[in-house]
Amino acid sequence: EAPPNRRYLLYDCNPGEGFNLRRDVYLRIANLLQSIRSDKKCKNDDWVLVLPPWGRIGYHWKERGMEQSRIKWSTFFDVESLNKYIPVMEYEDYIEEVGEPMIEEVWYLQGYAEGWTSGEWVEKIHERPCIDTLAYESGRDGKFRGWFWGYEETYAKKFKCVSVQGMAKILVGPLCGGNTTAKSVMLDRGESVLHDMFGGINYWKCRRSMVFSEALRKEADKFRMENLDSNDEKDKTVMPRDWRDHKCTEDALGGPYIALHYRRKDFLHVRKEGVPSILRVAEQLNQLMKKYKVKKVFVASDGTKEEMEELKSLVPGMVMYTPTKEKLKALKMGGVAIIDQIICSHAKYFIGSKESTFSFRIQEEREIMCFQKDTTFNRFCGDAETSDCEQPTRWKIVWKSDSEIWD
Ligand SMILES: C[C@@H]1O[C@H](OP(=O)(O)OP(=O)(O)OC[C@H]2O[C@@H](n3cnc4c(=O)[nH]c(N)nc43)[C@H](O)[C@@H]2O)[C@@H](O)[C@H](O)[C@@H]1O
Repeated sequence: EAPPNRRYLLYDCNPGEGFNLRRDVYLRIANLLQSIRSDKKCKNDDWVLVLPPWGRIGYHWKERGMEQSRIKWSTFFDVESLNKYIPVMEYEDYIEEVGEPMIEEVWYLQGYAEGWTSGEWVEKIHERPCIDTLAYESGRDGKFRGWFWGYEETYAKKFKCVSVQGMAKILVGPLCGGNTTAKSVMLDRGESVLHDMFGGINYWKCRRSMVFSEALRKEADKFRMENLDSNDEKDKTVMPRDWRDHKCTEDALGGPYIALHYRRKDFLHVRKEGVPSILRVAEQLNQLMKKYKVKKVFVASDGTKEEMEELKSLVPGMVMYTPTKEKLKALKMGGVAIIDQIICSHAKYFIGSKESTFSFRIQEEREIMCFQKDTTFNRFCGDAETSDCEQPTRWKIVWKSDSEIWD
């Protein structure tokens, strides 16, 4: 039974956004919910965030014969840990609580048709006519239908387009004041709003709450133990059950291997200059293995089987996580991606791919686990770049805000 003052915030992203950018959008919307809950105007409402089921992610998750929609967050994340930051619930629990697959209002976030007129960036938000072709259509019954994560019965009662330019917080006023009394509001194109404070205290608190599901952590740990002689005690990466109890008291050591996230596929075209050739990668991996005195290198990649075989022939110590067909079906693409990320994040030394959100999430994971920055913010240079090419930005973890000193 829901309390009578319960209100629900739902959201979704542009279908083209990949898995790891979506994880970033979660932080923005979760912190919006946090702001709503602490706003005086909303003090009588009990807002919760409804987690948008995973699936149909860009073209990345279109594996034949695999069910990849209506995936619960608990498949990938520990929902109890998320709940320690803000109240969240799965979409199916929402339907059950509300009693029907219905969302009162959908706000489709968009930019301004006229662009930036003043030439100056100002924060603003207005209800406006829709710019794009409508992603939602109303039938004769007056119900709006569109993509609701593969839940075909779901409909919305109202639909509107909202032009917005600003941080997520800009939505607090409209959601929690005069503009709507709807009990459930879904923000589509959630990626349209920016972080209130990228890399600030709430960014990191929320990020730390995104603990992976126990099943995935266990699977990754088993692989580390069996193939890489790595475990949390030895590696100094033991994490408390409750992420709120975690602090960095000493540096993490990591397992006796180095790890590489080698993004290929579309990056070979869209980020061409930043992707080193297999030959270059092999050379540098062999050097790094000597430098760090390890015999193994773990490689996570979306490259083809042939590409990885070629790399392996040049780097005999290379290890990959390759689940059987059966296992892949159970873990899904997202589960395998996370296992790859967990293994990469526990390495003694990590090298990522230029401008890949997949690599960024690994770097954050390592920040959370207290690795030295030099072991985390690295990438290989593309063949045509100079060997002192720009390295990834060091987004350092923040543990306390200034105001918290007074708490
Ligand atoms: C150019 C842009 O790049 C963005 O990618 P980028 O930030 O790397 O990172 P993601 O948004 O995670 O998208 C990459 C997808 O490719 C797969 N993938 C990539 N690397 C690996 C890996 O090492 N292991 C496993 N298991 N899977 C991997 C995975 O399914 C992931 O969801 C895309 O999200 C955008 O759609 C666009 O393509």
